[in-house]
Amino acid sequence: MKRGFLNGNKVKQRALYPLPSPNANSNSNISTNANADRDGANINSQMRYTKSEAHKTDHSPASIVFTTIPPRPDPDGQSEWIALGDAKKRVLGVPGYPRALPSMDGESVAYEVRDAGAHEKGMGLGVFATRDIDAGALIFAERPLLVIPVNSGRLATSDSNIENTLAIAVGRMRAGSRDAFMQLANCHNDEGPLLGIVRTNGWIVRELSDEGEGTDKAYTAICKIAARINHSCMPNIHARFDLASFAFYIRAARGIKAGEQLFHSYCSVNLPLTARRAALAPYAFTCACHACTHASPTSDTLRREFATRVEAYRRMSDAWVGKKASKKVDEGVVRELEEFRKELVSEGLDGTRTYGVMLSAILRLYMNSGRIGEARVLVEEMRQRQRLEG
Ligand SMILES: C[S@@+](CC[C@H](N)C(=O)[O-])C[C@H]1O[C@@H](n2cnc3c(N)ncnc32)[C@H](O)[C@@H]1O
Repeated sequence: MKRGFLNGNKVKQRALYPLPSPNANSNSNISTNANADRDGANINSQMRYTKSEAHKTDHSPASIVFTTIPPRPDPDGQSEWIALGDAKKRVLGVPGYPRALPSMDGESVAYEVRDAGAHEKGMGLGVFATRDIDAGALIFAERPLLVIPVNSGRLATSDSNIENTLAIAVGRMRAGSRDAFMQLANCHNDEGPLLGIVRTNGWIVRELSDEGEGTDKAYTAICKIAARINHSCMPNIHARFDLASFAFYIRAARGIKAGEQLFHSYCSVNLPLTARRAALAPYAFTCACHACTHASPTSDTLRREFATRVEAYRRMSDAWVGKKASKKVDEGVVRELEEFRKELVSEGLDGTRTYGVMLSAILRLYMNSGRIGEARVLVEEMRQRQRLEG
């Protein structure tokens, strides 16, 4: 899951939105009919706020809606959401909404948040496995504290700035959530205490936008626990947002040992070192993961090309099974794919979806060449990884 933050569309600090002071714990919607589908600078300054029933969903396409999901206090927590237009209607219409977060089936808690310590100097807090975790297993599920549009222009008007808009949403949080939010790391304090937290900790929620993350309708989410997960270019977790429970599901992308730190990648893993460094610059640290400290022209090429190469293997492997398999795969091809798999593992790319595709290509090859034992081992690995999609 790529991280995301507001495009710092700075607007001069001015008076707070002309709103009745936002109620903490309020479970109603506050919406404005501002001309908010325009660029921030052009938003009509005469914003009119209306308070409406928490279950109202027929907001006009131009509305900005401050809402709480789910609307009533919930053991799994509540998210404050600044939703655009009819986005809320879409979520409430998702089959199964509002789904409870999964219970961990009596399993002990698999993670802890603690100081990353001297070993991982300068990282601050991090999230660590407290027991061995199998690939694909759920580590935790979490409803975000706050979800807001990625495009900050949406949240600014000539009467108010982004910081003030965020203050409304944060002000609506329950005290415990608000405290947790305010304690999160902020490497952009110059941009404002709230916007800085958003920019440091936001995760793109692709699943919430029906138009993709590059559009105006994409959202970013700030979580209490997931926000403590540090970056590595060799990520070992996989995050997926489930609309019905309005929550992130964090799973092990490969087997994780007790005591290991959980990592996800704040930038695309397909990038060479210099591009990764550039993408990470806004987070104010230099990544010192194994892939960065051992980067070379070879590893840069691998990162740039592995997705294309795996796709080519996948297409090729189609001919290796079933009726299409007119002949046995050459031993050299078997070795080539096995070697490539090893390269992906040592570069730390075995936590990616693409690696799963690579496994299926190799499986086809094992089946073609009658390597039943090796095929069985691979099937088991793929079975575990399948949970990453669930
Ligand atoms: C989303 S926060 C992660 C949690 C944070 N460490 C904390 O204490 O809350 C992002 C910030 O953590 C730190 N960080 C994350 N990954 C890091 C890494 N690989 N090396 C050093 N610092 C890192 C940076 O300060 C970054 O701005």
